[in-house]
Amino acid sequence: MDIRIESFQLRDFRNYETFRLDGIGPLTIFIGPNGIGKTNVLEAIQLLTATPSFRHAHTQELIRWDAENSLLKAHMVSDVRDLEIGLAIGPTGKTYSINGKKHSGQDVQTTLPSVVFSPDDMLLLKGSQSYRRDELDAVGCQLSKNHRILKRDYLKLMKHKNALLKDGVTGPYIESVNDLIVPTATQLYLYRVALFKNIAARMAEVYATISAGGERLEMRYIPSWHPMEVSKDVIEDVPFDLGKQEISTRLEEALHQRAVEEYERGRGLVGPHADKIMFYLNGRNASLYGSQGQQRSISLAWKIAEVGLIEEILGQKPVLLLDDVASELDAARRGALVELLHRDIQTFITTTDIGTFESEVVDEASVVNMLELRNK
Ligand SMILES: Nc1ncnc2c1ncn2[C@@H]1O[C@H](COP(=O)(O)OP(=O)(O)OP(=O)(O)O)[C@@H](O)[C@H]1O
Repeated sequence: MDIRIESFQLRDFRNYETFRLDGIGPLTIFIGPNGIGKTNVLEAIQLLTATPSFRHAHTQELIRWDAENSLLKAHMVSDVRDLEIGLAIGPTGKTYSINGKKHSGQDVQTTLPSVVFSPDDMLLLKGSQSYRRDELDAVGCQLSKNHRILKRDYLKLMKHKNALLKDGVTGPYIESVNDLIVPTATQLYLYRVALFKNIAARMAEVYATISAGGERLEMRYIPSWHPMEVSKDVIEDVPFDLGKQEISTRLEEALHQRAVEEYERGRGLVGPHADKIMFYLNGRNASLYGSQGQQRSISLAWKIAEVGLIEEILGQKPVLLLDDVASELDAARRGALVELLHRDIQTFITTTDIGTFESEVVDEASVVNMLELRNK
């Protein structure tokens, strides 16, 4: 029943005047030297699933230099559906279509979700807390319209509050904005925590497989209203299973307690935009103490968990896009990836070196040599 990409074509996208791939199977490996355009193809596929570019690119950057607009098309099929997804990219933005009729990106997003794993995913461990929150929200937004709406509404309210604080507004006016913020912040927290619990449990399992049970991965979601200073080094317990009423009371209290600090600093300090996500290996902060390989395994576990979560909640396997990651993984972690591929997830991989893949993977794949294609 799962929908999958049967073919796609690009016109004036990134470095491609035209690019076309037909008869796409479960596993495609794009091989070629640096800079040939492998990642550009993955980016195009991701855009056709209507998730924002993992490179966070502006519209203009997507259009081939010297061209005025780009056109992307994918033919997606399942046992019961046959869809042509179109994406026109112009100077003013993106327009999606399904079978020739204009549709919102959200309509397209629910057709075929996607999960990308790229070298940038190391930022999950090494990057800022806002990167982690955004990653969690990105999963939530793919899975639930409510999550999308809550996030959008919360950001709008915080923008308003921060503008007022910046202008030196204090007292009852800020309190009345807080009254508007608390219900949305509480809901967003609840959505995030439910998602977080699910993803953390899956990640712990995946990580145990990757590290052959040698290390224990645990995670914590620490709300900004948590009253105690949380250690940066070792794991601590943070209240998790609080009811809606209790959460909004704690938020209100924290907003009240830190009001003067917010006035002085000219920005909101309490709310989901300031919550933290922490990763621990055997009880120690993995961002501070984890090795490169351990950190990479955690980010890989996140992606594998995300695939399972999407499959469970949406009842549709996502398409998996792996950008140049095989070379950065050791044999055990590559093994975990192969395990994932065997679960019949349509997968696209880029690599500069086909030798990084075991022959059993290459034998099953359709290998696209980008250099040969360019020189044709
Ligand atoms: N809007 C654009 N118009 C034309 N060319 C572009 C545009 N954006 C990027 N490029 C070109 O695309 C190429 C990079 O493509 P891409 O990132 O897909 O390479 P890659 O094969 O993944 O390389 P690597 O192995 O180094 O990651 C560069 O040569 C760049 O100049």
